[in-house]
Amino acid sequence: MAQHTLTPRSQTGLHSPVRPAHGNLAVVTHGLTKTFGKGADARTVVSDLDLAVPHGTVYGFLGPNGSGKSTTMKMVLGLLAPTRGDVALLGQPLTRVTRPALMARTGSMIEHPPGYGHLTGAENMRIVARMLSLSQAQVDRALALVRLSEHQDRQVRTYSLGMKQRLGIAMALAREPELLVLDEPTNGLDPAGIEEVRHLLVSLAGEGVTVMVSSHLLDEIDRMASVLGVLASGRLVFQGTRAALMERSLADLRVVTPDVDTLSGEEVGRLLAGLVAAPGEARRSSDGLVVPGLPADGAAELVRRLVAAGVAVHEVRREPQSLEDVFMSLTGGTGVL
Ligand SMILES: Nc1ncnc2c1ncn2[C@@H]1O[C@H](COP(=O)(O)OP(=O)(O)OP(=O)(O)O)[C@@H](O)[C@H]1O
Repeated sequence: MAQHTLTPRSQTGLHSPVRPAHGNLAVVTHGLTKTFGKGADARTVVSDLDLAVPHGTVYGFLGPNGSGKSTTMKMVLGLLAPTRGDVALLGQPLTRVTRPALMARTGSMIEHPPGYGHLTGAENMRIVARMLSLSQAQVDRALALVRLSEHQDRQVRTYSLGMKQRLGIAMALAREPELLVLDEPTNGLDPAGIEEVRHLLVSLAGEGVTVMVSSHLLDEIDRMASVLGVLASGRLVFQGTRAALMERSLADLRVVTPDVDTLSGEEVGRLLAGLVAAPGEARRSSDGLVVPGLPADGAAELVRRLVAAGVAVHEVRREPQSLEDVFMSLTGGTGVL
């Protein structure tokens, strides 16, 4: 993983030292597990997570609704005790003793945007500033970063959901954190709002802040995250770069043949027998057959069978595959996209 360095004059004005930790990892979990309830009612919603979030990156934590993202983030922040496993942040184990100092270096927004509706944005920020002993300059900078300066004297209950989300991000940012943990910060934002958050988080990562951000929408996170962790039913089904995720995918195989109309359903079934889990998923196109889930050796065998059956094979190629397709197959088709 590339070592990120801090640019002296940053775009956002935030400044945070990059400290080597766990081989350049800002968040590390081992076997992180959470079971709610006891006995017959026990339900494990997060199982054996080994997360590795590199310093200075935007780490996209993806998973369908209910897959355990919020539960995981709460454990990462020490808001919820794991049933099993451990967490290390910024190079130190997270314990009751280390937590206050680690949280002073960590900003977060979990589940709903915080803030009192009957107070103005500025008043809400003042509460945070008093709790964390922050300066007015830090508050002003955070509000400016999320473009709320000119709305700071309005009551928060008059804010749109997007503005409330941005105020929540400002609260998390005001302490100039080294680590930022944001649960679905783009929830409810319009495309322009999503673009703003994306730009902000990428800028922060560019100057060394580690950003762990969750979403159930691949689209929202794809263009900001350089590393992805994909959760499905409480299990980490993938962790790595976007490129590595694409490599994991098995793109559909397109067989171009003018003989497609002369092949009966039974013949297609025979050609694919034993090669794919469900031959019925192969479909006819105007120029041939499209076969999903066929690895390289299966593709070679299919070509042999086609030739042996006297089918004219004009071309065999892999279809382009979107990240959405990969995500859907990794999450068992339950991903919300
Ligand atoms: N305190 C709790 N007691 C019992 N079950 C819980 C508790 N908190 C969460 N759960 C369950 O754990 C599962 C995972 O929830 P979690 O909120 O972590 O998922 P998520 O991926 O963040 O989804 P969402 O985006 O919908 O919040 C859900 O089935 C939820 O109902």
